[in-house]
This record gives sequence, structure tokens and C-alpha cells, in this order.
Amino acid sequence: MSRNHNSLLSAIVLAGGKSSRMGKDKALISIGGIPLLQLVCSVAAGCTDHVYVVTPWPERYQDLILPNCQFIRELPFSSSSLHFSTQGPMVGFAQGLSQVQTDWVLLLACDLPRLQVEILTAWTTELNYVEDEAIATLVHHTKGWEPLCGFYRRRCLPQLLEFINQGGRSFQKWLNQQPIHVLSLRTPEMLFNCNTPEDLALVK
Ligand SMILES: Nc1nc2c(ncn2[C@@H]2O[C@H](COP(=O)(O)OP(=O)(O)OP(=O)(O)O)[C@@H](O)[C@H]2O)c(=O)[nH]1
Ligand SMILES: [Mg+2]
Repeated sequence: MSRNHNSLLSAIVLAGGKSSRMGKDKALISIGGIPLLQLVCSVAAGCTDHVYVVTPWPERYQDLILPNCQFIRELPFSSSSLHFSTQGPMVGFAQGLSQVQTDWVLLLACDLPRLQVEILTAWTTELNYVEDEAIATLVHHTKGWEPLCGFYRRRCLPQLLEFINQGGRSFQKWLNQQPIHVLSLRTPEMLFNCNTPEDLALVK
């Protein structure tokens, strides 16, 4: 089992949310002098050479230092959503997933300031042992699955698109219909999600 994880794994970082609770684009907020999106992308780049940032507005991030990261410009999903509004993380993920070439994808939100690359890379070494039927390997907590810091098999794309085409936008609802491998996490603070100015004050 000495498969090279780089050929097995890509990463998708989502940076297309409205940041309405924060009041300004979370991806560009600096923590310790480093914009959040840059921080998350550097963690992703520690796990794989193939990092994609899915966003409707790549030009907004062109001055960030994102070595080896490629932008995927998110497009309106259907004629009914042609007005300029974001479509939610699930649609962004589906568009990113349709571009990747590897069996597994690490999906990350851009608002996770406490990610630990050591934990993510340890998880990547477990991917070879995940049961075939599982479409994802994720942490489970009291509120349900943690969809935006975990691994998905590329082959889940058809099921994901079917769910979206039927109007589904909830990761929890989709994941509850699927076989998922549970990841254990001894340091749940790694998943701290920075959504509001109050959250930000806790990290700074
Ligand atoms: N590409 C893409 N990413 C999205 C979209 N909506 C949310 N995200 C990302 O998904 C992650 C989680 O987003 P949330 O924190 O739930 O929401 P948000 O829209 O950014 O912020 P709120 O408006 O405060 O809910 C973040 O990395 C967002 O940038 C979208 O439509 N497209
Ligand atoms: Mg969030």
C-alpha cells in the first residue's frame, strides 16, 4: 500500500460565500497577517500538489500568494440562477469536483483558521483503507456531519448532481442518504468556523 497520495488526492477550497454574517469577505480577512484563503490554501497544499479554489470571483484573490493553486471560476448552475448570486457550497463543490482527476478530494471551507496540516495529512494516509462503498470520510459531531473539512470520492459526482438537480442544497440531507466513513478527531477545535466578527475576535 505505498500509493503516492499526491496522485490519489486533490483539494478543493470553497471561496464563494456571501460572508453576510461577517459583513465582509471572510477569504480576505487577515489572521496573523495572512489572509484566510491563503492560510487554508497553504494547508491544502501541504496535503496535495493539486489545489483548486472554486469561486465566482477569482480576480478578487489574484494578489494573494497561492502557489500551485488553480482557480475554478464558478458559473451560474442553471438558467433559473442566472442572476448574480451565490449558489451555496454544494453547487460550488460539484463544479470543482467535475474538474478533478484524482480518486479522492479534500474539501475545505475558506473560513477554517485553525486547520492542522498534521491531522489532515494523517487522515490522507487512511484513505487507502476506507471501505469501497463509502463515498466520503468525514467527522461526525453533535450537529451532524462536518461536510467542509473532509474527503470525498470523485465518483460521488453523479449522485451529487442528481441531488442538486432535484433542488437539494443541504449537505446534511445528502450525506444522510450515503454510506460515509467516520473520521475521528481528538482536537475538535481544529474545525473552528470563523463566521462572525465575534468568532474573529476569538482567533485574533
Ligand atoms: N464556491 C462557493 N463557495 C461557497 C458558496 N457559498 C458558500 N461557500 C463557501 O462555503 C464555505 C462555508 O460558507 P458559510 O460559512 O456557510 O457561508 P458564507 O456564505 O460564506 O457566509 P454567510 O453569508 O455568513 O452564511 C465558505 O468557504 C464559503 O466561501 C458558493 O456559492 N460558492
Ligand atoms: Mg462558515
